[in-house]
Amino acid sequence: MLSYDSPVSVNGQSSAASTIMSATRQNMASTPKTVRLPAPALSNGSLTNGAASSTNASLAKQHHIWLVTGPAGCGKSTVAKYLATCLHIPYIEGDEYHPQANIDKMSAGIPLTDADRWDWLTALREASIHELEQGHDGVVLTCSALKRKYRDVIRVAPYFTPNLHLHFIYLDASEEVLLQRVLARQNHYMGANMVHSQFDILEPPTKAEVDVIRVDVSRPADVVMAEALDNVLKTMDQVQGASAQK
Ligand SMILES: Nc1ncnc2c1ncn2[C@@H]1O[C@H](COP(=O)(O)OP(=O)(O)O)[C@@H](O)[C@H]1O
Ligand SMILES: O=C(O)[C@H](O)[C@@H](O)[C@H](O)[C@H](O)COP(=O)(O)O
Repeated sequence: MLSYDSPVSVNGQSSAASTIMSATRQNMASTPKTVRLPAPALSNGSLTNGAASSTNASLAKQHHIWLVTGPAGCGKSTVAKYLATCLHIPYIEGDEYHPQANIDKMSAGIPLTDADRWDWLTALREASIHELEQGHDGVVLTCSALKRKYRDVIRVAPYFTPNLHLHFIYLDASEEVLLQRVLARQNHYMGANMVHSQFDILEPPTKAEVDVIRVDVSRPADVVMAEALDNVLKTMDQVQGASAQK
């Protein structure tokens, strides 16, 4: 298991990402391994603004929300479970936060409206922050977040918490690919008839949305999961490096 907290490096490399990625590449297609991340030299663990002195603030532990996003069937749950297992952080399944009325609608093949989604999006944002307030350094969240304004709801999360970073992992594939996957999936309220409605309103992240990591999910799941993890680890290194320079 990867842990943000554990000060034991695997092979003496200085970078958390290079350490973990080398271990991960050797195990790309297999069950996630237990590997430990070097901890920051000093950390206050605080999510609050101003609790740290200016010196400590520059060395503060960084917290991350990894929001795995994309239309139904793109592999959000598959990728999110993998990341959460590897990083040893909690995983929030966005589907579980829908009110029953939303589930009933989707089960009946009726797409949700913006109004149906606002409270759900806010609840997901709050649930993510709640996990971090419990002492976790990161959390993985799944949410289709099909439109930019939905993503913007979650983007409020780090407004008042300078050591909190939100990253989207956008799982990108064609409607045809996702239709096949949803058709093959059993026991899910989201039927194949809903895939087209998701693509109808989908606003794929633009280049201007610089907090988005894009992963091509037309490839096999093990390749997709490994690439997602690589990207997460590189991003964590970049964030840690940038914060150390402040
Ligand atoms: N890269 C992939 N290649 C092939 N099948 C996949 C891939 N990723 C996920 N799947 C399968 O596709 C279906 C939908 O994946 P899931 O993770 O439930 O997507 P989502 O949570 O986005 O709806 C599942 O049956 C899953 O096992
Ligand atoms: O915004 C929406 O229309 C819904 O949230 C919808 O996206 C749903 O939650 C999931 O996409 C269905 O579940 P899967 O994504 O797991 O198929």
